[in-house]
Amino acid sequence: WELFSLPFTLYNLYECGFTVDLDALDCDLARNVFGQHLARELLFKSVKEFIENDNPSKPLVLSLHGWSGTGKTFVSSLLVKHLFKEGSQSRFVHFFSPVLHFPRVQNLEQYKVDLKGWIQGNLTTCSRSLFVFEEMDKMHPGLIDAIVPFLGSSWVVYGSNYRKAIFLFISNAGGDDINEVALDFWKQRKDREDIRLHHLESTISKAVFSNPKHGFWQSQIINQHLIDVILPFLPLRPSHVRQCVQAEMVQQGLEPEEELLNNITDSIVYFPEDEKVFSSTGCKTVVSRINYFV
Ligand SMILES: Nc1ncnc2c1ncn2[C@@H]1O[C@H](COP(=O)(O)OP(=O)(O)OP(=O)(O)O)[C@@H](O)[C@H]1O
Repeated sequence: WELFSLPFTLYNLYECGFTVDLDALDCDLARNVFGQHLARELLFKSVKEFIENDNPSKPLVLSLHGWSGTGKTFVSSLLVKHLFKEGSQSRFVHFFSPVLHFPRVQNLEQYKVDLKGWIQGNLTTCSRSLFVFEEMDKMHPGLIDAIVPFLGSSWVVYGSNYRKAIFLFISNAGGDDINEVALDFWKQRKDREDIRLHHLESTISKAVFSNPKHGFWQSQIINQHLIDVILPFLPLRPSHVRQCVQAEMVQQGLEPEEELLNNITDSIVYFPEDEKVFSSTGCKTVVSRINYFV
C-alpha cells in the first residue's frame, strides 16, 4: 500500500536494519566529497547495480586506494550511513584494523581461524553485513586469504545468502602512482575530471602486486580477480582543501570568513614544493588547523 508511494530508489528491505536511500547517498557524495569525481562515480554505480540486483552472483568487493586524507574513510562512512539505519553503530557493520585486531605476526594462524569464523558467523546472522578492512597495507600478508571463500560465488553459508554482503578494502597502496598521474594531467593542462579508471587501474594493481608488505601480497583475492571495482582517490588541490575547511567550519557552527579560510588553506603543506599543486595530507589536518587558527 504505502510502499508504492515510496520513491523508486528508497529500499526498506528490513534486513538487519538495511535501509538504503540511494538518492541520499548520491546527494551526499556530490555535495560533501570534494575532488573525487572518479571514486564517487564508481562507488555509486557499483553500489546501485549491486543493491538493485535481488540475486547477486557474488558479494560486492571494493578496494579503495589513495594518498592519506583524500577521503577513503570518509566516503566509506557515507556509504555505511546510507545503507544502514543505525549507520556505523549498526551491529551489522564491522571494521577491522590490522594494528588493532591483528597486531602480532606470531598469532597469524590463530587470526586466520578467528577471522574466518567471525565473517562466517556474521554472515549467518545477517547476509547484508558490511565489512571494512582498513589499512590493508599494514595487514600481515596471507591473513586476508582466510576470507577468500566468502568473496567468490561458490561458498554456501547455511540459511544465509552471503552473496548480498559488501566488503571494502582501504589502503594507501598506489597513492604515489595516482599522484603521479594527477600531476601529469596538471602539467599537461588537462582537465582533472578527464582522469578515468583506465589511466590508473593497472598502476594501482602493480603497486599492490609489488609490495611484499601489503595484505594483498600474493593473495588469492587478486589472483582470482575477486575485487569488483578499484576506487582511486586523487590528491586534493588547494581549492578542495578550502572546501574542506569551509565545510568543517560550518559543521562546527563557525563563520567561514574569507580571510580565515585563506589563512587556514595556505597553512597546509603542498607538493611539489615549487608548484604547490596538491595537499600532502589531503584534508586530514583541517580540523586541527581550524582549532589552531580560531
Ligand atoms: N575528498 C574529500 N572531501 C571532503 N572531505 C574530505 C575529503 N578527504 C578528506 N576529507 C576530510 O578529511 C577527513 C580525513 O579524511 P579520511 O579519513 O577520509 O582520509 P583517508 O583517505 O581515509 O586517509 P588515511 O589513508 O590516512 O586513512 C575526513 O573525515 C573528512 O572530513
